[in-house]
Amino acid sequence: MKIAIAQLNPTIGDIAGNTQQILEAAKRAASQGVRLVLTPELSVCGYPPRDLLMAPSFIEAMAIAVAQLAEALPPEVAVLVGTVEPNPHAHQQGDKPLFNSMNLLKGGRVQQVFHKRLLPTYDVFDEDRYFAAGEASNFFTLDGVKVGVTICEDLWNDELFWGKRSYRVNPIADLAQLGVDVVVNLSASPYSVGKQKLREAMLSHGASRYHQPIIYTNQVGGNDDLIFDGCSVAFNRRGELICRARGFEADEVVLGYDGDLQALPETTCAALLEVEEAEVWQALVLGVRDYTRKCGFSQVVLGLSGGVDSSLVAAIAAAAIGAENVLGVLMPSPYSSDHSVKDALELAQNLGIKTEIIPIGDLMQGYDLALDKLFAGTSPGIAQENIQSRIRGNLLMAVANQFGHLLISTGNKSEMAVGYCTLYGDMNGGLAAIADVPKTRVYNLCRWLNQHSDREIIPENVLTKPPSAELKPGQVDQDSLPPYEILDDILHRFIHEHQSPQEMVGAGHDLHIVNRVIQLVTRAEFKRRQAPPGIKITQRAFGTGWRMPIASKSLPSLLT
Ligand SMILES: Nc1ncnc2c1ncn2[C@@H]1O[C@H](COP(=O)(O)OP(=O)(O)OC[C@H]2O[C@@H]([n+]3cccc(C(=O)O)c3)[C@H](O)[C@@H]2O)[C@@H](O)[C@H]1O
Ligand SMILES: Nc1ncnc2c1ncn2[C@@H]1O[C@H](COP(=O)(O)OP(=O)(O)OP(=O)(O)O)[C@@H](O)[C@H]1O
Ligand SMILES: NC(=O)CC[C@H](N)C(=O)O
Repeated sequence: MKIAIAQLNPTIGDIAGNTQQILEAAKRAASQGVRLVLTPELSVCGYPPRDLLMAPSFIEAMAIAVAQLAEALPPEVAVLVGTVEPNPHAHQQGDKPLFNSMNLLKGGRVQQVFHKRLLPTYDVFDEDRYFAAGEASNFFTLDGVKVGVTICEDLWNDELFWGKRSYRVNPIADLAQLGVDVVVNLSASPYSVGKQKLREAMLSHGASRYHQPIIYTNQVGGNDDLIFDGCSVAFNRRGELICRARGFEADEVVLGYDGDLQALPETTCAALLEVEEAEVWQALVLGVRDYTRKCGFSQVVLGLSGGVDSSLVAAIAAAAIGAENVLGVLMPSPYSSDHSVKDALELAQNLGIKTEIIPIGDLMQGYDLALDKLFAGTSPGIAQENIQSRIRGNLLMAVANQFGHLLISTGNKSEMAVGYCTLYGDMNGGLAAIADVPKTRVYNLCRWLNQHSDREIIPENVLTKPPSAELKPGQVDQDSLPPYEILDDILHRFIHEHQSPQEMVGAGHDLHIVNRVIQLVTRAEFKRRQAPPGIKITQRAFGTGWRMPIASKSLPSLLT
């Protein structure tokens, strides 16, 4: 039996567009003699649909679309599509009204419905908010082959793999007991650095432990802050890799089942990206491209300072939507260095993006004049410095507004963490492209990009000069912050590993610096809450999975 993985890139809520994608993939598969087509979790509405699921009309539209799709499909193929089903037992307040489901479409109708059993409710996932957990083991028989059906998290629960005590539910163990021939896993698993290696180790373990071949079909594409990397894979019952779909783009792979999974002459196996920088680059490019496209923009604008952050973001944007669609605005102030404009122009030329120069000295004087009386007798400081940033942010939004562009902001994770950025200034924008990329990784990405391009993209001077906000003469970041190697290590330990100050001191950090960083991170929560969505590339990003109070009193206990 031939089986096809349809690794699709849905747009959230675009039920008509998404079902059309499924139909086209099924037709292509049918023309190759495929009998079963697999699509990702919630492929009809895209993942995650969030509170769109609360509108009954949305649920109804999905049901109608699924019925129409079933009728339109080539009669010779069976297709598993991801949709939702009403929960008939939801009668009172608190009962979850829906199941996260896979529907088996065949012969013009919905043949069987399968419910997801394990609902992730951690980090960026919030499935308990909408869904009831399915209780039955899911399987169907096609051409005499008994196919077990699992939906994403259903396979992320094997106690041996995770080295934990036995879990209450482990769907693959149940399916193995029922004697299925092959297990399919329909997923919407978001990207983070190195996650594919973990997935493959887990799936290979599951296949060999339960002697079950597994076909894992992942969603691909950027949806707001989340990047789905695709990389769908299949393992035979010995846990050996049979195929891998491409990463970060839509793909289709056909494979065979004949007692076990096997590669056919037409089966493709994409290579895994070995270098983390290559992976992160592709994730960021896909994230910018899909956010821009799916929000209906074709062009973007950003402020170009000649610094490393805006240079990297410009390069990502050019790769994502074409250099001709990227506008860099240079806004020198009297405090800007000569190399600010020179480096920015060189970068723009290397990339082939458009530029405009708007000097802001006169506007700064205008602000000073307007505030002169009110501020009389006070000493000039950060408020005056930030006015430059706010003038730039304002001008950039005016440009975006006038030309229908999307403004991309350039703050990195290190500055977002400690609040080294100006609200309504450089934080302005619709998408924060590198908000989950620590500063040290910003440099690594730039160096990787230069090494892997046929010419220099990021000018060498951008990489070697000391980072500076240039908000007052001679200012450098390291006047206010610890060196980025130290800052990023402390941030990683605090944000990702939840380490205490004592643990960080035990790892060699200075208690004074640790406490200061923790204090800055805690205090900057109000800024992050007002920041544009950032593209998640790490296990713990300041986005939908980061839920911190703003007006809180957690600080003293953290500092003792
Ligand atoms: N909990 C809270 N809830 C709501 N609002 C709160 C708040 N705490 C302070 N605030 C408000 O926020 C203000 C402070 O935030 P904000 O005005 O952003 O400014 P602030 O954090 O004081 O200064 C920005 C910092 O970012 C640095 N920086 C680094 C790199 C680039 C750039 C750049 O702009 O290009 C800037 C700059 O040198 C400075 O150290 C307070 O004055 C207060 O009005
Ligand atoms: N002279 C300028 N012209 C245009 N945009 C600017 C200028 N200075 C700052 N910006 C914008 O504000 C953002 C924050 O700038 P700033 O230089 O203050 O901090 P940074 O974190 O060092 O960023 P970068 O590495 O891009 O310089 C920049 O990335 C850029 O988008
Ligand atoms: N959609 C899901 O169930 C995803 C959960 C899963 N553990 C993951 O990352 O990838």
